[in-house]
Amino acid sequence: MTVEVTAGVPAVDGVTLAIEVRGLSHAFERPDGSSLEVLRHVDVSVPRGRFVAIVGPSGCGKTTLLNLVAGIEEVQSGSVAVSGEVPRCGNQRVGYLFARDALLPWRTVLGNTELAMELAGVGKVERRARAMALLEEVGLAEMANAYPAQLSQGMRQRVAIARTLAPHPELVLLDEPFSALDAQTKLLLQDAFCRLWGRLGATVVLITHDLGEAVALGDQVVLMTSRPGRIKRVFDVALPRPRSIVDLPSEPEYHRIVQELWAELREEVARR
Ligand SMILES: Nc1ncnc2c1ncn2[C@@H]1O[C@H](COP(=O)(O)OP(=O)(O)OP(=O)(O)O)[C@@H](O)[C@H]1O
Repeated sequence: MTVEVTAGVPAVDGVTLAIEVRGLSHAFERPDGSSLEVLRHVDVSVPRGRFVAIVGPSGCGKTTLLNLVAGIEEVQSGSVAVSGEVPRCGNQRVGYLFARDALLPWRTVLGNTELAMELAGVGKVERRARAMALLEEVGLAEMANAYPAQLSQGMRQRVAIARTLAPHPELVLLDEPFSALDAQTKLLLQDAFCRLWGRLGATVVLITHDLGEAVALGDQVVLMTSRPGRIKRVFDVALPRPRSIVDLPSEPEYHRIVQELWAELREEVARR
């Protein structure tokens, strides 16, 4: 493996990296003053444009890892680089989406979708056009003037997806964005997200507890150990794209990877 750096952006064997995590360890202080070791010597490289899913037992440090990449949490030990730079909270090139949307209740669907672009300084005409195009994609153009309180949970999450993707981020960090949805809405949104991602070409890191979702969406699935979280294994998902999220479960290769993942994850859950 050759690691080079060109104009500040690292590359491994000629592949440009969006994220490079090296020897990352992290601990939190417990209320009694003792230390809780959450991450231990984590190494992960995510090439630009790749869709990487992260799975692991509850409490193994997945969200902490994402927060360190987003610059929300400060690095204690090891290093994190996003496009070759130290992560910075509020970086407009990075979009972050959580399980529960955080829509502003006093703004309409359109106003919420435009928010991140407004902060990024995108002009009014362009931001309206981009927001409406995305609302169309997620099937909410007719609700553009509604307020969040008038929407279902699935609709709110669709607005949150549109808002996250509207500024065309280079990197999208997703923390269980589909977990609070009913089964059908989940499938529709996964499908819509996949289509949009295919068009935007962003790098995506998705945290999920749903192994099927990880395999259906990801190019790679990173499996973490129980706490303190380390990288146990990286699975390559060689399923062709574009993928139909609904039809994938009938593919033998999909089943093989999900079963292998579960066999290894089960050991970690039992250890916990
Ligand atoms: N700010 C904090 N202060 C103290 N402890 C924290 C803090 N954030 C997280 N933790 C603890 O660190 C551990 C890892 O949390 P984290 O949310 O990263 O795990 P996770 O793998 O995302 O969990 P889950 O799958 O259940 O969402 C947990 O035990 C959690 O209670």
